[in-house]
Amino acid sequence: MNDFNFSALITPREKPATPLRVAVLGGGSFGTAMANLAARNGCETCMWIRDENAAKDMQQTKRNMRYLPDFQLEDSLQFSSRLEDVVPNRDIILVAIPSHSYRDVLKQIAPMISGQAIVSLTKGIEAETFCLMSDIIQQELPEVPFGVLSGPNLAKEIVANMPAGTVIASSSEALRNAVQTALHSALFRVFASSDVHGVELGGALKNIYAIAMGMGAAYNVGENTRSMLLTRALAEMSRFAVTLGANPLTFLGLSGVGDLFATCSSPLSRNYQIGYALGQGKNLEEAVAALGQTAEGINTIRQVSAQSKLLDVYMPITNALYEVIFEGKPPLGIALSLMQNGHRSDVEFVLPHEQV
Ligand SMILES: NC(=O)C1=CN([C@@H]2O[C@H](COP(=O)(O)OP(=O)(O)OC[C@H]3O[C@@H](n4cnc5c(N)ncnc54)[C@H](O)[C@@H]3O)[C@@H](O)[C@H]2O)C=CC1
Ligand SMILES: O=C(CO)COP(=O)(O)O
Repeated sequence: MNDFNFSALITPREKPATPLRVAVLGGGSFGTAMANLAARNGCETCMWIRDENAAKDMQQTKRNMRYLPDFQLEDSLQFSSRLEDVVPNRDIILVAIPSHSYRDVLKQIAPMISGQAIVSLTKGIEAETFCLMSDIIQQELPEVPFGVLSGPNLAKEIVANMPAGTVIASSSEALRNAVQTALHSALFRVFASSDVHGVELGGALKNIYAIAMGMGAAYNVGENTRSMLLTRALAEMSRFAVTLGANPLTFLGLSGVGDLFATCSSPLSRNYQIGYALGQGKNLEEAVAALGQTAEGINTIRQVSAQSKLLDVYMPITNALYEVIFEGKPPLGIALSLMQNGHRSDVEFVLPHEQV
């Protein structure tokens, strides 16, 4: 079978008369993928990479040798290790910093903010505070317009020009339009939403279930089992998000079922890879060390398991993973006890659990 060459669809765009000025903070795979799209769309785009040598090397070679070595990036894309060169005088700042360092980076840029909009690309939850990235933005940069971008967006597929879609969620229509102008193209469709927490929770929570699916793959489970796990994951994550005020219908969209499907099916997902390594008998430290990249799901399991108990939300899959990963319980015994749980409603927004 021939592969369809989607790269042939790319036609060079004329630089707009007043191009959007975009900053991308974080030099990992996803920040690079989005920066490359913005540069290709004619935006004046500069990435902040904290390591000076890496930034110099990327400026010279237009390649991200650590995270995406096989891909040549747009010639117009700029790189710097100095926040002062990257943040002031921008229209949009895309933040692709892992959740553990997100607040720290926002504190560093706070004195340089004067009218820029902030868009989070990060799919995680802050340890200890249980803040989502949009909460951190509001705490550290009050008054700044903000949004979150989330969807089935495996970075390597995007830089390989494979078509994809995503969601920009914000209460500001102007911000949503600006992000669509910066990133939307024939290869990357940017859909809009106003449910910021729903979109953000979809991206963060699915990492939990990607770990479960990776473990399932290591145990060679059947398609029926994968399907059940994926669908019950969707039930569990939407139940949790609705408790936090999200709209359950958001989970029918790209940032919900879309991202859940992509991440739970793809060995490109770092969370799936962690689950696979655990299923093969590696311990958590070995699995994380072998990955060498961000896998937000490990911290997310910890946070969501604790919150589900505090909020009294039924989260059997998350809590089962917590017991396996952090309490050393045997995976097969835990899987069996999940199967032995009592009768439940299929879709509890249709038939409430209490009526089963
Ligand atoms: N890679 C992917 O396919 C996607 C990733 N995401 C999300 O984007 C976020 C970032 O992920 P990736 O870029 O893939 O991670 P990555 O592991 O590829 O890179 C993380 C980057 O953040 C930098 N970094 C870490 N701590 C920092 C600090 N204190 N100050 C400055 N820079 C720091 C690292 O040096 C590295 O360049 C994560 O929350 C992830 O869930 C979202 C969609 C897709
Ligand atoms: O969020 C992602 C794809 O949408 C990437 O998932 P991983 O962080 O598991 O690689």
